[in-house]
Amino acid sequence: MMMNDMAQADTGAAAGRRIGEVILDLQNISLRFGGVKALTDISFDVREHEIRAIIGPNGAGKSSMLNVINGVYHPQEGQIIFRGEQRREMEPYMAASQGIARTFQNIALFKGMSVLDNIMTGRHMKMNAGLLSHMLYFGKAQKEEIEHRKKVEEVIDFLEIQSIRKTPVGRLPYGLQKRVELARALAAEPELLLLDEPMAGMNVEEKQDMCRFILDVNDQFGTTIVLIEHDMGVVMDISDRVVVLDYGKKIGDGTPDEVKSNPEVIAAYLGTSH
Ligand SMILES: Nc1ncnc2c1ncn2[C@@H]1O[C@H](COP(=O)(O)OP(=O)(O)OP(=O)(O)O)[C@@H](O)[C@H]1O
Repeated sequence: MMMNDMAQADTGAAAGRRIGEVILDLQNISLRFGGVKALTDISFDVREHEIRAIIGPNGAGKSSMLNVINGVYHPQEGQIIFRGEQRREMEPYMAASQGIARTFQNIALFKGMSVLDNIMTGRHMKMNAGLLSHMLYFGKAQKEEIEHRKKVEEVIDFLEIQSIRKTPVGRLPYGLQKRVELARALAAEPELLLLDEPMAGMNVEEKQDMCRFILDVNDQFGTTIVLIEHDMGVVMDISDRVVVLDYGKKIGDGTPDEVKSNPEVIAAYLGTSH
């Protein structure tokens, strides 16, 4: 759903949550860094509109998996099929232009820039007018800039951050910085949103807010979400399906209930103090 459909988001909510076809299919992915096997023969898929979690102990390969999906890492083996197209050698800019956005484990924002300007950077892939036109701010660039600003303001309203739109990001508390990072990813109007530990370091209230926003994004825009999260309560609450990694291997895959009762998962992960 496009951002300008936000006004009709309520009516589209039911459609947004209807889980559809497989849009991302990861087949037999193996990734090595020298002698370190980060991922070994991992296969799983992601269906349109679903919330898919990747869990596992530290070093299990979760972030590497996200980096494979958005083209930062190139696996030595395996295939990635996104919307029916094979894309093994995909680069990050290609992922972005094909509708994949992500947030990072450690916030990656421009701390000295305002919230608004940071979110504007999320529109970068959608800007058509040349840089010179933008610098000189005339004609096509001016029209485009107004359109981008409109989308960004819609995201700001949606994530309820109107009151901090002019504040430099570095001055905000951690939980709000995470929300701004989500806003920047949403500004790109992604079809597939990759969230790397969106709730890490947050207090209970901030976590509840972030959960609500993730569910709202999924519900109202129909955005497919793949997320890494350590908080088991959150994962089991908001995910449709969960894939479990351990030492770079897949040891579980299914609904939260299936995963919770999988003995291998309990032994490797849920039984630890993680
Ligand atoms: N760029 C890299 N160069 C070398 N080794 C790497 C690189 N990225 C990841 N690894 C290694 O791959 C393995 C998986 O790491 P990864 O960060 O994907 O795990 P993770 O499950 O996300 O861990 P965490 O929960 O601690 O973030 C680890 O052994 C890690 O040291």
